Amino acid sequence: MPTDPRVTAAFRAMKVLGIKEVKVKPVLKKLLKLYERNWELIEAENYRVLADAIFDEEDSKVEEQKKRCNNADQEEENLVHHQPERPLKRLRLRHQEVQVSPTHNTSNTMLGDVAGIVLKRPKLEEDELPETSAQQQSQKMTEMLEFRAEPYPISPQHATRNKGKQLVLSKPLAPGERSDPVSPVAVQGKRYVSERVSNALCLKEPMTHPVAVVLPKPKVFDCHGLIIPKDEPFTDDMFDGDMPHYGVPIAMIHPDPLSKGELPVEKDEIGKKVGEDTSSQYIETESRANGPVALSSERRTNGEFAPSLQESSSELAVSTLGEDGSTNVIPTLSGLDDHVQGSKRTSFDDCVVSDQEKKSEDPECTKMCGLVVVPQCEPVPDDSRSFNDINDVTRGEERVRISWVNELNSEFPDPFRYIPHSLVFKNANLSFSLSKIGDENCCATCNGDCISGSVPCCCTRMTGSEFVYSSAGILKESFLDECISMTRHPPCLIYCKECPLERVKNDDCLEPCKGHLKRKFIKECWSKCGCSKQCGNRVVQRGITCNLQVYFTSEEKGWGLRTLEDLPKGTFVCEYVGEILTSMELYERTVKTAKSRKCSYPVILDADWSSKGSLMNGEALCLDASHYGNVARFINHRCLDANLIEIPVEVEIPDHHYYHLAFFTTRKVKAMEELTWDYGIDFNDIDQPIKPFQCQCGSRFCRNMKRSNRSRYMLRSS
Ligand SMILES: C[S@@+](CC[C@H](N)C(=O)[O-])C[C@H]1O[C@@H](n2cnc3c(N)ncnc32)[C@H](O)[C@@H]1O
Repeated sequence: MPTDPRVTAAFRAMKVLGIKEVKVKPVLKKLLKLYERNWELIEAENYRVLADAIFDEEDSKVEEQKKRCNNADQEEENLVHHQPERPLKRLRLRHQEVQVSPTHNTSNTMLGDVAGIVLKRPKLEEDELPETSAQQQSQKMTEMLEFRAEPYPISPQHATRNKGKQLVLSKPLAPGERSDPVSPVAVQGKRYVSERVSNALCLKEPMTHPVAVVLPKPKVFDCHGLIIPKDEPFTDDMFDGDMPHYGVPIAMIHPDPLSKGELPVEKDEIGKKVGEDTSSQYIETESRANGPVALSSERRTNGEFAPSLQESSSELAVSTLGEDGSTNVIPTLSGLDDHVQGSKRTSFDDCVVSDQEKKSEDPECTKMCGLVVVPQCEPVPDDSRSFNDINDVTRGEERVRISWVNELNSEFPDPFRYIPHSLVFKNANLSFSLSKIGDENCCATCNGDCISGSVPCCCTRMTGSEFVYSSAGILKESFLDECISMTRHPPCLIYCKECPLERVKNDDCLEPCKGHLKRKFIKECWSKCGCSKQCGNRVVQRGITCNLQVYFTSEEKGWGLRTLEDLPKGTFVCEYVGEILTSMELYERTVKTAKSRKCSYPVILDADWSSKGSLMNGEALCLDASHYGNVARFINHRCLDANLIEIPVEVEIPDHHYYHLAFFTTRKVKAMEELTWDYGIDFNDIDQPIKPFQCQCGSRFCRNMKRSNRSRYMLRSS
């Protein structure tokens, strides 16, 4: 046993991750040498560097093994060349090769350079498997599961072997009925290497962000430190063809002792209880009898995490907990990296909600809050959510379960990480301070439910002193119609003098702005408001309550989203959630991955670029749901007469450089109808962030009609 307590602590931290001392020791030695015994760098973020280095070492071993297999394979091939009657052995070797390379890491050349660790990613041998075979399907599924970063072996009872058949669920569900298709899962009961903490880090640039505020160090419970997305999680070289090589998500939380179902925490206790669910889920039981909330409570019989009616008086908010048991506020993003050791990032709500904090209003401690969200509460082995929830794309992250089906072929959805709240990628600066939210931006003196009050509160200032939601939580028709008409007849466009989207291209000649849709904002009550969380002016922040399903469309659009229940006009469906990037980051990312990806998932938050302050130092913000996103990433485009409209919603940031993009139904939508929105793309513009596609929306207003016979990629000149 080592005597140095720091070594012991490192061993202990790795042990929690399931890594044995014998594996830790050599890597730790290397790192100590590399960092000239600067322990702080190694200890940062709960030994993230160390964990990654170990995992990389493991990967390199896999790689070496694979190389050996390749060599053997090559030899076999030579043999086969001369002895064509023996192809079977070759096939067997191929098969082995697939078996030994379940990890698809993101590469980290720097780490490889400095730590002497080979970091080449085992290449997915997808092409070499027989097309559409059950094996291929199971391999795909395996990758999907790996990407889900399950830290535990999958028990055979949790795994259903896919026989190549697809699940089918086509009948509309009655409200409250649970959509529960049997998903084909093919797993081998092996331990997935994806328990790795984060694989996108750069040893040469450790933690250089300035610390904005000093916060109490979050207490480390028996879960691991939260890993901050420090470096670009997905880079160009991570993609071979269409299939990204997902290793593990940049951010990941390890098993939490409690499941969501065990969260009945009284309001007063928020922030005081240890071990409560710190996932980003904003879980709230509602007491309003007939509001949207009550409706959603009913619907929650869909999901296994629906609180019972008895809980209806309690609010369940999630918080990070400080050493003293008080609620921590997540610092600015830049500061977060330095502060987050051992803590879990949580949702916006978690950042700032505690009454305690409201009272303190200490500028030091009225913390700069960053929109940093880590959604995952990884299941513990006996957690029933483990893998049998594969038919819930949200993986328990939403209040409702959302199944996926493919009635047409044997394709699976591409792997992605489900997050219920957006997550800052890297440079997007979303720091803001509660103390800077003035009275005009919140209704501090309200209490209870604002919309049932006799006088509209000041949160209605942007909407003509009227609440936009009805008492049933539905968008009022007058407001909705106005929003629709602003996008359709003809669209109200605003032009920037110097468009940030053009500036990022860094061309010699700055192209004129192509115009941005002017939109009406909704302002919801929030944390600094005096009203309760059951206030009717809080709809979007409560999350999805509709009964939805991801399905494979028949019109060559890939996957789509449909509703399994009738939705009245003005219903909130979901928010567009993804990684928050700057326009520059998005540009770089889309340029890099333009050719390799079939679908693209970016959205530009340009609703208010005309107003002062909506750009941060000229930088615009965007969302990208390619790798991290919620169910909105499946919503397909429809020209003009889509049944959803996206409306910007101000929740926490008054100056609109960041806002939530919420989808509401534009008309009554029947069960089983596909949900669509107008991406607002110009099919003649080859230079926009979303990759051009041949529109199959079927609308009689389709803007891509003329091109319908041209191939999908003809629009892009390159
Ligand atoms: C945000 S994703 C929507 C989900 C996507 N269909 C999937 O399978 O993941 C956008 C991509 O879907 C496809 N898509 C969306 N709407 C479409 C349409 N009307 N016609 C054809 N393809 C469409 C395009 O490939 C586009 O890049």
